[in-house]
Amino acid sequence: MGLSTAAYSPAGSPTPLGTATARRRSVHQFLRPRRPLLATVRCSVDGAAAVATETPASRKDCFGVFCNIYDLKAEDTTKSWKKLVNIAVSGAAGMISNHLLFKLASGEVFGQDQPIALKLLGSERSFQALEGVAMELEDSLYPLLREVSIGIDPYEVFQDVDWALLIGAKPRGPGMERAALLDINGQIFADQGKALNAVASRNVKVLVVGNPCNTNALICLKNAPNIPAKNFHALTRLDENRAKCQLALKAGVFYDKVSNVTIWGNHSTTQVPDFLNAKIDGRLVKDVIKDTKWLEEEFTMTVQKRGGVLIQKWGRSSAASTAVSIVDAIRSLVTPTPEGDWFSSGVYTTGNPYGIAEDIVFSMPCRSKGDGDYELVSDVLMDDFLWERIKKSEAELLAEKKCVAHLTGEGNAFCDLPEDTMLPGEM
Ligand SMILES: NC(=O)C1=CN([C@@H]2O[C@H](COP(=O)(O)OP(=O)(O)OC[C@H]3O[C@@H](n4cnc5c(N)ncnc54)[C@H](OP(=O)(O)O)[C@@H]3O)[C@@H](O)[C@H]2O)C=CC1
Ligand SMILES: O=C([O-])CC(=O)C(=O)O
Repeated sequence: MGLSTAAYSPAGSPTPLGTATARRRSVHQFLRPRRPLLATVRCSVDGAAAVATETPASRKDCFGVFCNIYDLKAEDTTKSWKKLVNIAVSGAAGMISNHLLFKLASGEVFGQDQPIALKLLGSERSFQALEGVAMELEDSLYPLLREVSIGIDPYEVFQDVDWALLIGAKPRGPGMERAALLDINGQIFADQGKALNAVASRNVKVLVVGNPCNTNALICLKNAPNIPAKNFHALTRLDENRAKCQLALKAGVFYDKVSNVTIWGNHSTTQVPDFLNAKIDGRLVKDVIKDTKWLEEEFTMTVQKRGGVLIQKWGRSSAASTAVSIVDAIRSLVTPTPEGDWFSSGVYTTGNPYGIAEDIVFSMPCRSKGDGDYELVSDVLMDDFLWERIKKSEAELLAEKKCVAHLTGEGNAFCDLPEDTMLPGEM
């Protein structure tokens, strides 16, 4: 029996609940106080006329090759290119971005016929590093990378962006209160939500990576009322990938055989890696891995604590695998989900078919037609084990929401987090 619109009630046994006329790559430096901007030159990849009107003096502010103007009329490869996609990345001088930006520029995320513009958001302290990042992008000679901008003002960097990948956030330091982290990072996402609301594309897709990512995504969407709440995601794809890896390891199969893995809830140790619905080679995991104790205890805890264990070993949080999971998360939205499968994303709960509290950002199973949008999967199994843990993660997110009420426009904040609330890195 499918669980389509009704909430789950615990019961016992599982119930299915342009040709371009010219190309210009530029690095615009968005600083306050603003430097004189370059004369406006737009590249065209969809056949629209492009104008090259730069004065030689303006070129002083460019980064070498990004200032050059190329005539691509004769280049066959660009004739089938799609319209330019504008992608903003915050925390662009950080570790995750250092892996991600090069994947975006290579075409492995949006496709080999998709030119992109990268708009890198940093801060005054990271501005020189941002210039270094732009230099590395320049030296990589990516054909699809048409423009690079760097800046520290989200109202300028987010102008007309189609995607906003919000990575920049302070990680929690030793002795720091959770509430303080929510408060400091929360303010970043309130400010960035307002900026997106003011200047981004009305259909911008926003992926929040900076922790605590679920509640930061909630803050961001609450501050961007003119952008559909459905367009906001919190990254839980890394957790899904970690779960797939553990199941493959236990079953002795390559991880491409593992499908239908949902991470429910918060990107924290209360997250629920769902082995009830997961499949290995098309069969339910429980029919392949008979060791229920391992699934309920070791598997679940390993996935929940994977981030923290990695920090203990490496001394810093996952960066490369996080960038890979961001790629996976975006590709899941811009390519059709394989028949029968789904992917996990932290999305806005209002209207969810499972009975999870409304008005929070909760990781749930999603499917996409590949148009950037998604729908929630309603045909899932639910049992008491899964539901009890989902409720615990829900309680944690409801408590986090109260902590940031002052940032979501819902009155005074009151912070009383459950005891076991923690980020993956703090064990
Ligand atoms: N959801 C997930 O699965 C995962 C999330 N994360 C989270 O992603 C975020 C970024 O990680 P990573 O790239 O490794 O981190 P880094 O420390 O390498 O970079 C983070 C960037 O955040 C920016 N930042 C913004 N505000 C602050 C602040 N108040 N204090 C310090 N830095 C700030 C800084 O850039 P600038 O100065 O330019 O603003 C900094 O370069 C972290 O919050 C981390 O917890 C990490 C792994 C997985
Ligand atoms: O806690 C962190 O900053 C790292 C993190 O989210 C993870 O590895 O899952």
